[in-house]
Amino acid sequence: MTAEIINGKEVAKNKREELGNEVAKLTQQGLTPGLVVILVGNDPASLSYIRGKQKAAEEIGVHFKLEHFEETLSETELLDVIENYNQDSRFHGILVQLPLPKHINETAVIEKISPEKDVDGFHPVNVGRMLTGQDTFLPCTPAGIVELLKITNVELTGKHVVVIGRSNLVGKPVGQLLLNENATVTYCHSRTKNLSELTKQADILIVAVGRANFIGGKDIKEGAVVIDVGVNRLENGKLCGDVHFDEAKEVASYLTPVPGGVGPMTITMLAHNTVKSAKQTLQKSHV
Ligand SMILES: Nc1nc2c(c(=O)[nH]1)N[C@@H](CN(C=O)c1ccc(C(=O)N[C@@H](CCC(=O)O)C(=O)O)cc1)CN2
Repeated sequence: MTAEIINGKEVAKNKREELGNEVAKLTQQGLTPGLVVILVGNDPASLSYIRGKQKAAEEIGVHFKLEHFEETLSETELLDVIENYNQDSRFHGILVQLPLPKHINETAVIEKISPEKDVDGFHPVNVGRMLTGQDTFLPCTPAGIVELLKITNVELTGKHVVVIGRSNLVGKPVGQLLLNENATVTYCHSRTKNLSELTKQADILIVAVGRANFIGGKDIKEGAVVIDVGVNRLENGKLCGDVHFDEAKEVASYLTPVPGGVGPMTITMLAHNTVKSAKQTLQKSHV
């Protein structure tokens, strides 16, 4: 079998066009969605992801602001900055780029963002709403994965999804979102025994471990759908995923590439959440 490659770039482009139309309508009604991204330090990967976020936001007409601070910013100062944006009605979305420097407590920062502006979907209130299947801001990478699966017409009900990775950013929420779609979900992680036996049972395999070529063709069931969330930079400067692309291509039915698979959807779902937040603001102003 030769896998069909899921073109995340193309799906993201189409979704951004739709979002652009929604933003134009909102702007006509006097409300331009606003997004502020807060970065502490100069991590090159974070800077590159933020450039992508800015490009996508501006492309669809969202007002974008970057608040860039030195690595030495204190946690108290960061919490004060967030509080100011919680009160600032020009901004409907607040995102603090992760990872943060070690002296800043990530949980305290996430909990400081108003749940109504938490376009990352990381605040415990929004995580709770997601767990209970309520309408809320969904975390961007997991939501992007579900969107890719749906657009590809992959059946989710009753399918066995195996998620490798249990981070709060990707592993845990993507499993939960697919459980909400009636899939049967198995979580695997660094302590899982006989990993390959489990991955070979997956109808849909989601790999988010951050290790280049961690999953090979022998770990994949014939015809499985494989979603590669890894973004690993090799010594030669090239990017590669957690899945050995050439091997997986021979076994899977569908496969996401790196780059050009899940990554562009992460950025697009952020724009989606920002527009959603702006729409909610408009609705509240009409009540
Ligand atoms: N506050 C947040 N921090 C982080 C998140 C997040 O969702 N919210 N996710 C990741 C990084 N990330 C977005 O911030 C992100 C990662 C990868 C991509 C992407 O487009 N990848 C491209 C390749 C990019 C490259 O050339 O380097 C691809 O896969 O095609 C976008 C966003 C951690 N932090």
